[in-house]
Amino acid sequence: MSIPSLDDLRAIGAAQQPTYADVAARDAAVETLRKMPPLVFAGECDDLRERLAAVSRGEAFLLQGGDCAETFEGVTAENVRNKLRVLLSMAVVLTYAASVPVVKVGRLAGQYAKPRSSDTETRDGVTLPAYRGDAVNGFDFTPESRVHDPQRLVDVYHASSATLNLARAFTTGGYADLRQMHAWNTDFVKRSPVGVSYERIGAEIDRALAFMDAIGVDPDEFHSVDFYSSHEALILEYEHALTRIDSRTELPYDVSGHFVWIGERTRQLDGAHVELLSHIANPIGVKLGPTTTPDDAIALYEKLNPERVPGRITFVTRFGAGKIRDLLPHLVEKVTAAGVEVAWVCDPMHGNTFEAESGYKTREFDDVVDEVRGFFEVHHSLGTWPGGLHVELTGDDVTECVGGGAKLSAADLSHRYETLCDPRLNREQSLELAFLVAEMLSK
Ligand SMILES: O=C[C@H](O)[C@H](O)COP(=O)(O)O
Ligand SMILES: C=C(OP(=O)(O)O)C(=O)O
Repeated sequence: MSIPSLDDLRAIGAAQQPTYADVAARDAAVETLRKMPPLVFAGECDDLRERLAAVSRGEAFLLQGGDCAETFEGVTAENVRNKLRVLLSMAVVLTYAASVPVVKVGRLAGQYAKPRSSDTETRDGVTLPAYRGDAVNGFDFTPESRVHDPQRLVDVYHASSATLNLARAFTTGGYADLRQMHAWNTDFVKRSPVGVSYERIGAEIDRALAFMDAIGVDPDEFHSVDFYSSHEALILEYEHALTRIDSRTELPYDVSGHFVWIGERTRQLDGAHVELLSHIANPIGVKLGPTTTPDDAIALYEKLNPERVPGRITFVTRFGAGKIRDLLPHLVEKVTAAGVEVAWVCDPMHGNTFEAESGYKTREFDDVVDEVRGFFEVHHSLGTWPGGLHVELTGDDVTECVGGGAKLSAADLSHRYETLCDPRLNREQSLELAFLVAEMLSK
């Protein structure tokens, strides 16, 4: 299978792309990237696709989470460990409380480019290009920093490589061992009600592990976890340069991440993003907002997966708590009736963003939970499988979303608001969400 050239894709037209003034520098960055080794292996992408096929069949649950926008500065051992820690803790809660295998995917090691509502940002009468993620420009509000710089694409590769290296070490080198689950959250269990629930599950797991040990199950079974990377495939230059032909299958894979998705703003059926991703063999996601018609979704599926490969397509719905119960049933019903089998996943973040009076972009924890509840209700009533959760979260104790057990208020937002784009759930809110979802799953 051949893939279209970058020029072909540009000619098709792509939304949300950087504008590089220096075309020679852009082409040089692409050439540099083309020579780089793969960040992930095609066989790993195949493994994930098979796991997502199990999600589509209702045999597993997807947990996908991480930063809204990763930053180069955030590539530290502590930061990556904290994100993994919260994802692993959530996965343990979901697996144990709901007895369902959980497929673990980070929004990590590549989530550096952001689609924006506006091309510009104005502060105190000064208008500059909007921040589009570290892949494109800098966050500082100066003309120099906001220039779209293609060298940043090469920096994304190195940052992703370092992050993946850490993630692989943490998930296979002992840190993720189930017997360590108490150690992941010792600081936290003492000061939070959700921490106490976590410890209770931990004690039950200890008993189960002791039992398995007694009957001779190999303890190494619990030593590591399978963990995958994902990001929005937004910048054509980057994704195209990292698309390679796999020597085993002779098929193109985007080796920038195991799973890549097409965003709500770039899912045009005749657009360059859908065209490029229709040629790669990775499992892919498509974000679907409240204006998506069943015909749109079915046409996207047909174009992206004409051979109907199981596990290839994940539909991530992000309707908002107020709309999901009205709009999702029609979509799921028609798509299912068309014989299309996908993993249905809920992103309860992107339809629930609002601006607090102080100007901070935020989300209400109760709205996030309500959208997930609506997602489960709709799937239960249709007899389809609520296949997963896609969340923006961080392992740190930030104050970006309001509500949750600690009852963060709008006044608290300024204490530790660190995201460069959209607000994320903090560690406590993430774990709280995992307990609530586990309850929904186990019903
Ligand atoms: O994360 C998603 C988008 O990039 C984000 O919601 C866009 O935010 P904006 O409306 O502030 O541009
Ligand atoms: C931009 C994003 O979401 P959406 O495409 O759903 O708006 C995102 O998940 O970062």
